Amino acid sequence: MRTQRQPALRTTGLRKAFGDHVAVDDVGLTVPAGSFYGLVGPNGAGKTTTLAMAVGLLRPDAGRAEIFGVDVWRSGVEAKSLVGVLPDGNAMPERLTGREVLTYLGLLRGLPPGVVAERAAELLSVLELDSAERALVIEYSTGMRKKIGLAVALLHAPRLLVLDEPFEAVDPVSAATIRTILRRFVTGGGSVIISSHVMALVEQLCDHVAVISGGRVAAAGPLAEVRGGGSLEEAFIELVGARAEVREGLAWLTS
Ligand SMILES: Nc1ncnc2c1ncn2[C@@H]1O[C@H](COP(=O)(O)OP(=O)(O)OP(=O)(O)O)[C@@H](O)[C@H]1O
Repeated sequence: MRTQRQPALRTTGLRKAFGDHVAVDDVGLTVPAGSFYGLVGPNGAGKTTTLAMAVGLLRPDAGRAEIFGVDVWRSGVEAKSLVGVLPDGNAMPERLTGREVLTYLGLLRGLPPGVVAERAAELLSVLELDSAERALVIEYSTGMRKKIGLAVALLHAPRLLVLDEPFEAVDPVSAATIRTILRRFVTGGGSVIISSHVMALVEQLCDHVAVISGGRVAAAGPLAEVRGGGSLEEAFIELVGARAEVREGLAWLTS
């Protein structure tokens, strides 16, 4: 089968400019099948833009993205059937309850109604959203929105999960549940890409990592290689560069 030996995701030469500002410049990433891949970088580095182009949500100015060898822009429907995405920000119908969102999007994915109902109930229960049964998504907290977004990403049992900051604003108990779900997904043969600002979490979960800085890949590969002899945080600061003016500025804060 074509997809079996291919990387879960391969991007080559991805580029995106917003006006004069080049947000992503020549980004090439290879995410091996079966890996748990972390994408880290400072605010505004281009992580969200890269992931959005990689999964077919944002058209690149140049470059390609393939999911298990399927071109995201030429064969969008096939590529999207292989991937579950938790995008940045609000990207779902808000005037529906969590269960209605899952039902609606599950049916749109072409899943049989019985399967959608069964999976929706299980996801809502495991992610502890069943108590919000009658609440509209617009009433959800930020963390609850992350969790329903994750449920949507998992619903069609994709082979690759691409999750933009899945742990942001999520309480510790839910975060532990999500970690368990994601680890189990990888153990079962799935592949996961997460972006995160929490280096300790990336070190704990991921076996591969890419550091993005200024829209470019500063380092990428197996976690042990990227962090060298030290911690990922040390490698990150080394690669990205600490800002001298912050160390020296804000003198007026000290009396
Ligand atoms: N729709 C847009 N219009 C204009 N500029 C944008 C747009 N989206 C992103 N940018 C710019 O592109 C750059 C990369 O943004 P992006 O959101 O990809 O960074 P990020 O690494 O995900 O940041 P963060 O860690 O803060 O979420 C930033 O300078 C941002 O201001």
